[in-house]
Parts: sequence; structure tokens; C-alpha cells
Amino acid sequence: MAFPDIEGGRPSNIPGIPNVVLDLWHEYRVSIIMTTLFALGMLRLYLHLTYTPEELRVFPKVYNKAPVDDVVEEKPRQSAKEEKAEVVNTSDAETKKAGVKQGPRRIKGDVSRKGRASPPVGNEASKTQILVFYSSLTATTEKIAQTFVQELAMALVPEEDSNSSFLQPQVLDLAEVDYDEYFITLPKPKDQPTNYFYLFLIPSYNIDSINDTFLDHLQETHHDFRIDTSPLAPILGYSVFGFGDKEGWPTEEEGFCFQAKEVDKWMAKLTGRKRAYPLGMGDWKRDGKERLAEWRDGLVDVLKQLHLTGNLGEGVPGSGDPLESDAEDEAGDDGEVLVEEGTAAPKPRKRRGSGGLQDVEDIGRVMELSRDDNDSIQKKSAAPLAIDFTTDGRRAANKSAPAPVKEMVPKNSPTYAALTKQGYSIVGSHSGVKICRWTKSALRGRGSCYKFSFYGINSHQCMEATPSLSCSNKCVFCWRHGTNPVGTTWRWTVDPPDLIFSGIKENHYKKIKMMRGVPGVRAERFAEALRIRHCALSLVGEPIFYPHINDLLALLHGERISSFLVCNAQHPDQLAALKHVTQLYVSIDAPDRESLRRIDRPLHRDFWERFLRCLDILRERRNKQRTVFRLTLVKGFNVDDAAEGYADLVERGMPCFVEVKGVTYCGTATSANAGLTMANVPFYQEVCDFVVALEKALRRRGLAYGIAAEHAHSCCILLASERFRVDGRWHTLIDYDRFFELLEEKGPDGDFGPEDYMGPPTPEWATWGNGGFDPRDQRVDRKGRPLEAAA
Ligand SMILES: Cc1cc2nc3c(=O)[nH]c(=O)nc-3n(C[C@H](O)[C@H](O)[C@H](O)COP(=O)(O)O)c2cc1C
Ligand code: SF4
Repeated sequence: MAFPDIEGGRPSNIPGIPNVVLDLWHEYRVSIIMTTLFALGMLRLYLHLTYTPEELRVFPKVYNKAPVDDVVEEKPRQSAKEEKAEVVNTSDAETKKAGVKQGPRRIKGDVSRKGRASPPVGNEASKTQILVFYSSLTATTEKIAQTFVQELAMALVPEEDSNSSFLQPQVLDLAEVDYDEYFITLPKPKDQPTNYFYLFLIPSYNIDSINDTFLDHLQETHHDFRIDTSPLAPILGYSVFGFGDKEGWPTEEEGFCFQAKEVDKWMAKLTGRKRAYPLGMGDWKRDGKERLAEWRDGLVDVLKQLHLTGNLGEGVPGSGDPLESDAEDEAGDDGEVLVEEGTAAPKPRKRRGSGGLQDVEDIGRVMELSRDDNDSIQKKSAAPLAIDFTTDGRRAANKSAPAPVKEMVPKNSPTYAALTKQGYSIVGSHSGVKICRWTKSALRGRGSCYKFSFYGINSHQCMEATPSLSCSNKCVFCWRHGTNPVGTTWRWTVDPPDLIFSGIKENHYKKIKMMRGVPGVRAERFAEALRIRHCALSLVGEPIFYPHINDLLALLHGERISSFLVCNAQHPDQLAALKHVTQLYVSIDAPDRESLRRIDRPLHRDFWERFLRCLDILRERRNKQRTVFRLTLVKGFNVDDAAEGYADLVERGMPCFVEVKGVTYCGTATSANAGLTMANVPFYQEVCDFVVALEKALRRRGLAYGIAAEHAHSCCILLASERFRVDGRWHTLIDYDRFFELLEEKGPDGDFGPEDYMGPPTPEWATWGNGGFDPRDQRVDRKGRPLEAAA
């Protein structure tokens, strides 16, 4: 039906709209649309300029208290520094007095990435205020906190020292404090410039509690885009201790101390990782007091150090040390032979930026560069001034031998720089020490190396070192290949053993201390790690190459540090002259002459004769030294049909143990020379199959060996002589105290043997078929994600 047109009586096409409107629309629609859009735009702009956003309620849950709502006057901008986000708090009383309307707090200003600077520590005018925050439902922690603060005061603020730079520590209940005042900004100092140090005593509850509110607050603060992500960065440091109950929550996975872990995590974020001491944890019914005392002592040391040096020390934020990283170190550990990501043909490699870290494998390249670029250290030192320590120990000591002239790794050489960048500490001119990845892993409760499962070595108390960075082999699978000085003779200056001993210890402890701020480090293990109990002399190079190896061993043993010495079976004279070590390894990289030549690429022409002589020496000394054959399996090189050949060697050397380990893949760089790839790394099942075949081959020869233990995590299996099976149970662990007693009683050449310091039975979880992962720890993947414990 058509409608009559108003003007012309023309019927409209759209029902209900007169034609005149439509005509007007058609004529002016562009102008109408443009005008409307412009008007809308103006309106939006107006609203934007005049609208005041909803004020922030950072922490709505404040206990039975009126919220402290601070209104901040926006200050005129004066300088870039003053453009930081600023949160101003006043107390309730002040707020009321000023007549300020109570309401949510306003935060104005730009987001700042850096926290307010603290007054310089150590400055006489500035004091350090320790605040001990606690939560408590059933009052245990409250009581503990009161005593704890007194103990802390006694250690840091002695009565006789009225000038102490520490103020009396204060204890604060998290159920009572105003979180805005302590956990968004810092409390305003009263009389003098004050630095704050936060400590937390946190029990865990799996029910709704003050802890949840507190944690919510920390989390919200961190995520609030209006607040600096690290608003607590100005504090000097923090540390957390958790209480839990192992009866109800036996493991961390089951919730033991889970809220202390959370507080630690969020405080790390809010302070810009100022964890001054590792997270401590204690079972209030069992070891709580002891663990707390240990944690307190560690903290007191850190605080004293802080006041001496003005900072938290290396490895803790501010130092820029790579150890701060949460990432696991990829570098190899003791005797862990790493296959580099190989390519068939060598390719020219790009030089990295000078600031970048070098890979372990890059040392080789740097060494080459050092040879070329740096006045050819190696070429110069190749002068005929050699003392051959590898053929005859007595000749080596001959006074008529020309004096050595060169340092093996001079301080100003690129090799030195590359090694130190790698995390090696070079001690003297030819020794090195490096904190091993298992040491770090154990400190963080992420598992220990196989030596814990097999021999009871605590990885976090183990130092990995070598007195000789030089070696006489060029093994194809060695990640050190081409990187270290090589030679059949010692052509360098010889450092005294005491210098090496004190240097390796000092550097090891320094590296351990750098782990203090690393996430996940456990206070208990950290404290234990400050006492070296074991030394793996195997890091790089050939320890037995060092002319005073026996003296160095005596120094280690003198401090009751056990010695695991790994040698490459190329120095029979040194081996024969070696005095007692706790465990003596010989690397057995191939079952026959040709394979050995192909794999180890020894520098000695008579390598096979040397090798066999070493096995004979081992056999002769098997009742004196605790001997081990170390087999590293590299698929395609020394695995296929090799069991019989290895069995022959075992028959000849009759070691106490045979450790079989799959080569470890390290896919961080190309090595080229080795030409090995991931395909050369045997699967664990293949290692198992090999070991079973080897055991059978040994039994066929009438040799009494059995598969005693395994550590699937590092692809390592242990065959043991039946000498170490007592009453049907394997006894592969070592009684270290007994070893030292025997040594002290009978001397380094004394007449005692491996059975004399045999330890208790191998733990069930470590025996063959049970995986071997330390049940106390949490297994993680390379990215730190929890994994199921190895079956
Ligand atoms: C209700 C309740 C829940 C708990 N939940 C846990 C827990 O999840 N994990 C844990 O390790 N301990 C847990 N515990 C143990 C407490 O953390 C431990 O007893 C602590 O010492 C209590 O401290 P307090 O007396 O200061 O409240 C819980 C205790 C209670 C009473
Ligand atoms: S023995 Fe010591 S150095 Fe060797 S892997 Fe284990 S922890 Fe590391």
C-alpha cells in the first residue's frame, strides 16, 4: 500500500516515511553523517578529558579496619625522576585529621620500572630496620617469631654496641599490618634514613586464612598496571622461612610449606629478585627449630656482609651474574661426556657479540683464536723445553731437566677469558674449578647426580675440579675436544698444591654463595653446601698429569674431603705411584686397539700398551684401591657387538665396579670435528640392553659381577663385583668417615682396601629396576617443570 506524498501527493516507497523526508535524506545525507561523526568525536574527547577513573581498591580485605584511603594530590611534574608512580599513605588518624574523605586510594603518575633508591648501606647516618612478618592461626609461629626477633637482635644489635647500624628488629603480625604501607611502598622512616630488610615466618594452611589474603595482595600489587612491577625493590633484601607439618603434608608436592614458597615467589617479583637468603622450611613437629636456627645463622652472615660491602653479593640481583638465571646450566658435569650438535663438515662460525656468553664448545674456537690471535701462546710454548711426566715419574723430577717457561692458561689469554665466562674459575695457571650442574640441581632439590644414588655423594657438597687443564687424548666425543692444551709432556710452569687447594676451595665457595638468590635453592642444602665433602678430580684435562697430585690429594684428605679421581689410562707410571684415593676411575672408551685409536685419538704412539699397563696396575691394586671402569657408550662407535671386548678388559683389570653411561647430548653448539649427532646418543633402554649383555659376558667368563644400581635420569648403570654383595644386598655406598679414619691410621700408602670402608646397603630406590632418582627431590625437565620420578 502507498502513502500520499506531502508535497506532490506522490506515493512514498517506504511505508511510514513521507517522500519529502527521503528526498531530504538523499540530498543531505553526506553532510548529516559527517556532522554526526564530528559531534560524536567531540563528545568522546570531552569525556576523555573530564572523566575521573574509578579509584583503585588495591586491598579490599583489611581486617575490621576502615580502609586507609589516601588521596594524592597530583604534583606538578618537575623532572623525569619525579614522574615515577607515587603512592602516598597516611595513617587513619592523619587522614581523619586532615579531613580527607575516606575512599579508595588514588595512584597517579607514570609507571616506573625502577624502585626508589635506598639510602646507601654502611652510611653512618642510615640504619637498617629488619621487619619480621609472621602469620599464625594456632599461635606456634607467633611465639617462635618473638623468640626469633630476640635472637636476631642479640646477633646484630649487641647491647654494648650502641652505634650498631641495625635498629632493633621488629615483629609484625600479617593479620594486623596495613599492607599498603609495607607492601606497596615502604614505611616512612621516623628520624633518620632507614633501609628495610624483610623477613617472613609463614606457616602453611590448606584452609582459608590470612595467608591467602596476603598472597592475594602481593599478587594484585604485582599485576596492577598502575604500580611498578617491583615496588619493593628499594628494600635491601628479603627471605622467607616456612613452617609445615610433614605428618599431614609429607612432601612439597603434597603441600608441605606451600604458602611459604608462594610468598617467596611473589616477594622475588615485587623486590626485583632481592632474595637475600634461600627459602627455609621446617616441620614444626620435628626439625623446625633446628632448620630455623640454621636459616637465622645464614641470614646473620648475609646481613653482616651486607653492611661490610653494601650489597647482597655476587649472584644476587645487581651483580648481573648468569647464575641468577632460573635456567639449568647446560654444561656438562663430572665425567659427563657431551656430544655436541655435530655436522659432518666444519663450517666457519660467526663470532658472537663480545658481551654474549660463550658455549663450552666455543672454547675450542677461542683456543684456536688464542693461538692465532694472541701471539700464539701454544706455538711459543711448543719450544723444546719439555719435561715428560707421562713416561717416568723419576725422570720427570730430574733436576737437569730444563725449567718450564710458560703458563698453561695465562691470565691475559683469550682462553682464560673464555673459560671464566663459561663459569670456570681458573686457579693458578693450570687448574680449574666449576660448579657442576648437579650441584646446582641438588641445591634446588631437583635431584642429585648418580654418585648420590650409587655412592652416597651429596651433589651439593661436591666440588668438581682439575689440577691440569691439559690432556693427552683428543677423544672424538669429548666436548672439550680441541679446547684444552694437549700434550704428552708437561711443558708449563707447575703451581704448588697448596695454592691449587686453597684456590679451588675459595672459588667453589664463591660460586656456591652466588646461588643464594636463585629461585628454589633450599636453605638447608645451602647451609650444608658451605662444607665441601667430596672432590671429583675430573673436570677437564687429566688430573694425574699434575706432577704433585699426591700432595694435592693429601691436602684434600687432610680436610676430610673424599677424592674421586678419573684418569684416561695413558699414564701408567703416575697411576702406579698414586697413593690412596677414595675411588679411582679409569676411562675405558673402547674395547680394542683400533676402536680406541679411533675414539680417543691418543697422542701417545704406544697408547694401547699404556692402556693395558694401566689395567694391569688396576688389577694389582684392586685390593688396595676402590677401582672403577668408566664406560661411555657412543652409538655407532663403541656399543655394537662390543660387550665381549669390554668383558675381556674387565677380566684383565678386575675393577671393583663398572659404570656404564650413555654419552650425553648437548645441543647448544656445533662441534664439527666430532661429526657426532643426537643419533649417537643411546636410549636408556639401549644402555640397559648393553649392560645386560655385558653382565652375561662376564658370567660366561666366570667373573662374579652383577647389576647393582641405576640412575635412569643420567642414563647410568652400575655393575659391581660380588665383593660388594653382602647377605644378598649390594653395598655400593661408601663409608667416608671410615675411609678417613683408615687413612689417618695407616697413612696414604697404608694397607687397607675397598671392603674396609664399604658403606651400608645401597638404598632400595637406587637398585637395578628402581630408577635411582633421589626420592627426597622433585624431578624436573630442562625447563624446570615437574616430572614424574623415574620409574
Ligand atoms: C588447618 C590447618 C591446615 C594446615 N595445612 C597445612 C598445609 O597445607 N601444609 C603444611 O605444610 N602444613 C599445614 N598445616 C600445619 C601448619 O602449617 C603448622 O602446624 C604450623 O606450625 C602452624 O603454625 P601456627 O600455630 O602458627 O598457626 C596446617 C595446619 C592447620 C591447623
Ligand atoms: S660427582 Fe660431583 S662433580 Fe660429579 S656430577 Fe656429581 S656432583 Fe657433579
